[in-house]
Amino acid sequence: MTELLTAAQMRALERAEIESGAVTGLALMERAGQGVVDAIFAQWPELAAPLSADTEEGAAADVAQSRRRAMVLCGPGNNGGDGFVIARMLKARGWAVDTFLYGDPARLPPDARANHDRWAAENPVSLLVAANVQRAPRPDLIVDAVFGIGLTRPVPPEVDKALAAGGDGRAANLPAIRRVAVDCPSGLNLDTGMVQRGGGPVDPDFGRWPATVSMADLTVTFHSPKPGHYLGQGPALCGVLKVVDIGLGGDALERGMIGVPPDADRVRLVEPVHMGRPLPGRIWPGALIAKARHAGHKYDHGHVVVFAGGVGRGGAGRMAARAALRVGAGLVTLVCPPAALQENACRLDAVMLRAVRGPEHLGDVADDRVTGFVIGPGMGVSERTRGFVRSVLARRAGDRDWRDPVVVLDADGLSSFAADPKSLFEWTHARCVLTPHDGEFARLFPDLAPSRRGAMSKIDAVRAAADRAGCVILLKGADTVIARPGGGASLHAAAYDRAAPWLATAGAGDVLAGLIAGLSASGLAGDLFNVVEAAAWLHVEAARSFGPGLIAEDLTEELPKVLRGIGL
Ligand SMILES: NC(=O)C1=CN([C@@H]2O[C@H](COP(=O)(O)OP(=O)(O)OC[C@H]3O[C@@H](n4cnc5c(N)ncnc54)[C@H](OP(=O)(O)O)[C@@H]3O)[C@@H](O)[C@H]2O)[C@@H](O)CC1
Ligand SMILES: Nc1ncnc2c1ncn2[C@@H]1O[C@H](COP(=O)(O)OP(=O)(O)O)[C@@H](O)[C@H]1O
Ligand SMILES: [K+]
Repeated sequence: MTELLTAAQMRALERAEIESGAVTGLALMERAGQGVVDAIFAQWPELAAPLSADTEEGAAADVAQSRRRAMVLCGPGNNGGDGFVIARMLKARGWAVDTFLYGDPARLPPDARANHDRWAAENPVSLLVAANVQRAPRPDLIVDAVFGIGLTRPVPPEVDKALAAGGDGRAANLPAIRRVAVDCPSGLNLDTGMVQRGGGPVDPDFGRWPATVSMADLTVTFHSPKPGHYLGQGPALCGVLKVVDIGLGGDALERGMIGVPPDADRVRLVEPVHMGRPLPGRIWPGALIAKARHAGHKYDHGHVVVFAGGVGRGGAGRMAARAALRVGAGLVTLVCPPAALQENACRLDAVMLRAVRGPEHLGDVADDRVTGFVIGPGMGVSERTRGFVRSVLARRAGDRDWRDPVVVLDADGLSSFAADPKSLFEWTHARCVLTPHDGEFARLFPDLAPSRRGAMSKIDAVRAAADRAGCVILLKGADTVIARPGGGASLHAAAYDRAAPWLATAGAGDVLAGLIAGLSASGLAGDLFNVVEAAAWLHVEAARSFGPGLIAEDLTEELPKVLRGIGL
């Protein structure tokens, strides 16, 4: 798993390395600039050659022979300092480079100042305003080095306009302009993945984004990715994300911790990667799939009970049940109101079926050997649902907490408590997993919803929610955040080369609830938090494996292929 560092953690790491005498800030800046330049030529090898009329691009540009040209937009901090290093390195490769600076050179921090002065001794630096940018010759490459991890407020309107003035390279009949962002497209907050608004009017052509951030084709960040590269608007704005090593040693402990929950103050990206290298799937997530250990009979792999809705509302429960069974639960029983028994009987074979009248009859259909419940999908918001939730949560194994049945609470099982979330949190315990989408999350934790939490990141919001509920919370989305009480958190990103837009389909969440229960209900299951991470990963793998046209039912049927693919 790759550790994601906040701006403060990145700064602390840099400071510690510099104070230890292992490296100077200037050397780090040089390596950062070099890393960006290397990434540019790796991404666009064609830029290594001069623009010539012999190439398609050159012919379009109507030039006989020309030097490649870059526009480097620099800001008032060290991100701008990286920009001046990049300008110098591109010039050394024969490029024509136009540089622009926002702010007063005399107020640049020392390392940035040194690189500015070195560049400015031989080259002009223009003020970063739209008019100057527009007047400059059309470049092959725009380097956005205005703001990085030091962004503290919305981008000022004049910088906004200047960032947009460079053109997006998509104009017809003109050669492409590639945009590379240093650390991040300026304006993106790397802790939250949000664009800090207030910098200018919303441009209708940009849809839900204000015209404050120019999307990058390539974003190059240093040492470790940051949460904002994966959260919220980050993936849509960053283009391709490249992480370059700048020789900051740092604490590799978290990266080594495969199979244990994250430390309280750390966040990790859920992926089969160990110390920066790909990890064979049979080690992760394979080690968290109990049946892969070739041991046990069906009762060792748990009995999951899934609640279904009434007549005509059973699909969600059936999909969750089938997912739980496919991913490895030994037995799965669907329980439904008596009126829906016939409908469900027509649709189920391997999944067992029982009718239950009300919460007081739960004991008739679920004995003490039930190790997992899924409750909520399709059930409807009602006192009946609340009653079932309470009776399921009351099932405890005395003082042996680790033997409490796992309870996956989703959909209406959550929304039924919107009027009084506290009455739910009195019952939730450490073996519960709440799997809300944004709307359900806002109903249970209104003060932590995006509209109310201000500058707090989605990660910190889910951490606070997990503390309040005393259980694991998985907040869904392309940026799924998982947190447990005490601060441990991870981020599962269906982004970049793991994008899974086809998952935005009705019922996909029901399948996820079933996967979590099916993996965690086994008597041989590992730590609950780790199992939830694995379920989130398998869910997206199934979507990616199936691809376009996916509907929720396909996820479960694709699972055997995914499990085989990871070497089980
Ligand atoms: N840390 C590392 O390990 C390494 C870091 N490196 C590089 O350094 C970058 C971080 O540098 P950084 O800390 O100087 O922050 P940066 O993003 O340049 O911005 C700070 C400046 O912007 C200003 N400012 C902020 N918001 C503003 C706004 N809306 N509108 C106007 N002004 C605003 C802010 O002003 P202030 O808030 O202080 O008034 C301050 O002057 C990092 O992203 C990476 O590229 C690499 O060289 C190698 C290793
Ligand atoms: N654009 C997307 N990219 C990746 N995953 C997504 C995307 N949109 C939704 N998902 C995932 O699909 C599932 C949808 O669940 P949910 O909103 O509960 O839908 P439903 O209630 O219809 O099952 C979640 O696991 C969520 O993370
Ligand atoms: K930047």
